[in-house]
Amino acid sequence: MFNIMPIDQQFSAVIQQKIDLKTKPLGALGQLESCAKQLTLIFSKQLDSEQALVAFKPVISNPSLVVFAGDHGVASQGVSIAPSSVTSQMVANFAAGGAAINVFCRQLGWQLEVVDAGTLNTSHDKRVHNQRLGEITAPLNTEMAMSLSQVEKGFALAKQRVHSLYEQGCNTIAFGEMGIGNTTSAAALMAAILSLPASQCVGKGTGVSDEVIAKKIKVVEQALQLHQAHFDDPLMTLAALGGFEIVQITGAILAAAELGMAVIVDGFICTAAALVATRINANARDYMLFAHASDEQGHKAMLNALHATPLLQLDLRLGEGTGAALALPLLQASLAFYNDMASFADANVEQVV
Ligand SMILES: Cc1cc2ncn([C@H]3O[C@H](COP(=O)(O)O)[C@@H](O)[C@H]3O)c2cc1C
Ligand SMILES: O=C(O)c1cccnc1
Repeated sequence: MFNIMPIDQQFSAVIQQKIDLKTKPLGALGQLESCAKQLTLIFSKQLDSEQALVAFKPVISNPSLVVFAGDHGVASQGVSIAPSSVTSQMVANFAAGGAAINVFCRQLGWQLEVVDAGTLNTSHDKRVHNQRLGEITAPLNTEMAMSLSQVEKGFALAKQRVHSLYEQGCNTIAFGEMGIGNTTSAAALMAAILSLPASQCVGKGTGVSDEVIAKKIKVVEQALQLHQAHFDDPLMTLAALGGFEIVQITGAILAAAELGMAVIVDGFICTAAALVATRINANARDYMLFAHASDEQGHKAMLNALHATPLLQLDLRLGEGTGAALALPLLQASLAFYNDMASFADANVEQVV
């Protein structure tokens, strides 16, 4: 379904040498070094000689962040601090430019798009892309959240969105989400895919009480019991436990990886989508950079399962793509040092490697 090339590691040693010859102790730029290396490998895929690579100056162009919104039937089980109506209200807030993600995107230079992936109130705002798969998913603890054909339709729509940004010159893409109840859906996906107990995957989401956490765990346990026959098939797992926005983020990650874009992964919910994406096509992992460690219980275990070291630890637990947005200056700094920092030879500094 997705033709994703693994990143060609043939130039990895050349890139590492260029980093190691910069005027600094070996490895002293820490995670910025691995970040520069991964971005350079992603962006140099058309180059076919070592000389071309040495001269190559990778840059992030037209960074774009797409927020997908979807409503979750499981919210009716009382697993969030907010009612489902807040999802559509936040879509209007995104369109009007007033949410946290709008502020960070404006400040940091991301182009922001808003997608209604399926919410209770259809947005008629021209600034919102209509990619609706329905009004709300079915409660995942009693039914399949959606059908397989809704998952497939979501993938197709997400792919179109990513292709349109790619055609505008975007090489770096991030995703955000809005959907009351979606930490329950993401926790269920995590538990199903990593074969972990619900209690290790469920967290406080919007900030629910300990009683509500206990209820969330029960709901996820019911869902795992009900749908377990599907868990060897990632698409069916998405249909059983996902949300309209999570499905489209999964499809968008795969489409972006297929195009060779860098994919910046946000917090708990987006990482659950990234985890599903790797189960559909393992090569997608090569294109992912992980922005931050969320405060949501369970995020660390998911990051570990993906062998991911996040760039930031800010105790964020908002979603919307906020953590991904905040990582952009670090990604840009990593390429700035890679492209512009003097080597020992350039600066006549005694080599200390
Ligand atoms: C006003 C408001 C704005 C938000 N922006 C993101 N979320 C975040 O909270 C939700 C997930 O948490 P839970 O599973 O506990 O419902 C998602 O919508 C997520 O994006 C918000 C939540 C609220 C209430
Ligand atoms: O980490 C996240 O993405 C997150 C955590 C809590 C609530 N919403 C999103």
